Amino acid sequence: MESSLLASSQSVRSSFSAAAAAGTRGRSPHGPSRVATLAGNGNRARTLRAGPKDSILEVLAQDDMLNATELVQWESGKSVNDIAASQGIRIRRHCHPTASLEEIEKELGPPRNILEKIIWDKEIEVAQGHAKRPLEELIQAAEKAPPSRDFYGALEAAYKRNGVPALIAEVKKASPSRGVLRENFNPVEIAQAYEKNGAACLSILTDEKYFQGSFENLEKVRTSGVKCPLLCKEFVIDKWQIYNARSKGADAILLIAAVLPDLDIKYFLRICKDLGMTALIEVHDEREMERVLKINGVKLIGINNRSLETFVVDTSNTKMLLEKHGDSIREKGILVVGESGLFTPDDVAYVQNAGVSAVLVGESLVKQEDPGRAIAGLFGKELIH
Ligand SMILES: O=P(O)(O)OC[C@@H](O)[C@@H](O)c1c[nH]c2ccccc12
Repeated sequence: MESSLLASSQSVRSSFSAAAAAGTRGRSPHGPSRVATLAGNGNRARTLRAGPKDSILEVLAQDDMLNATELVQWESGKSVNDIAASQGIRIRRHCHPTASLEEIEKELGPPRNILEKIIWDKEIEVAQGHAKRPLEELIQAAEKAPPSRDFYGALEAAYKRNGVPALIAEVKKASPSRGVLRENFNPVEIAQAYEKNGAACLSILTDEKYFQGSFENLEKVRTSGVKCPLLCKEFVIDKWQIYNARSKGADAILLIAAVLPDLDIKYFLRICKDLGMTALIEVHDEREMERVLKINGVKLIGINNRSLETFVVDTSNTKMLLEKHGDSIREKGILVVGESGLFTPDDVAYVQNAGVSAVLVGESLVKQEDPGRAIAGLFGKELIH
């Protein structure tokens, strides 16, 4: 059943592990011995077969981003959901973007939680996006877009300058957990107010169905004269979305570890590097943190205090994960962003003491009459640019 879903999937074909599963399920084009040779040979990339999947492998292997286990998994033709589950990922993919949600539910049962539901809808949305605007066209558009701004550098500089965590201020109209946060919502006005009051970077929600965001908002903010680097806040499952974000002016993109198997994270990181974008890799628990810390090239990790599966918010999550992993994070020069549920200077101080250098804040700013002025309230002082 699942294999036919996978085989007919257009949207997942451009995600790496999904491409692997869809293309090779059931029968490996290379045998295990070949995998062993590849894994044990410094020049392994060169011995790979030519072809789109293999060229991805080649690039990742050259960057020292592949390990033997991943090659074996890829070669064995496991399904996307099997690979994901083996990494502790609970969110399943339906891989059937032309089906209705009713048909999908017949296969898999109802979505287990809100995040899974969002991802199932996203698979359909991305397939429709592909049909409207082919990837090749978007790649060209992304190449022509004005160069990206240094998201990571802006956070680092702001932290040094202000002595409090750098602010990524979120342009957020609504969320599934809180409903509409601001009725009279003007994304450009909010973005300008954030910038004027010392935000280092901005986060623009682009998901329409659950967050009432849009790519139009992202474009509008980008062309309004705002200079802060912009994070495209999306549920990324396919590289098409990354090129789309860049073509609309995003400088950074969110990658959610609860949704993406390691190989997808690696592949998407590689695309971000090519596009000059920063990837903010979001984790929520121990297992995700451990997975992400094993991936080369990760520079920015966000710890979400909110579970996207249950909506429970707990700022001690940041503290707990940094107590355990702070040393290796510092060793690797990774910058950590504390995300969600921050309302007061005490909240900010708490996550700063835990070890974050930046915070991502939406609700507590956007709900106030003047979201710009709310920044000084959140930090207990004015931020300088
Ligand atoms: O509004 P808050 O609680 O300040 O949270 C902002 C941000 O962390 C949150 O919007 C967020 C974090 N990770 C996400 C992933 C998808 C959608 C939204 C999010």
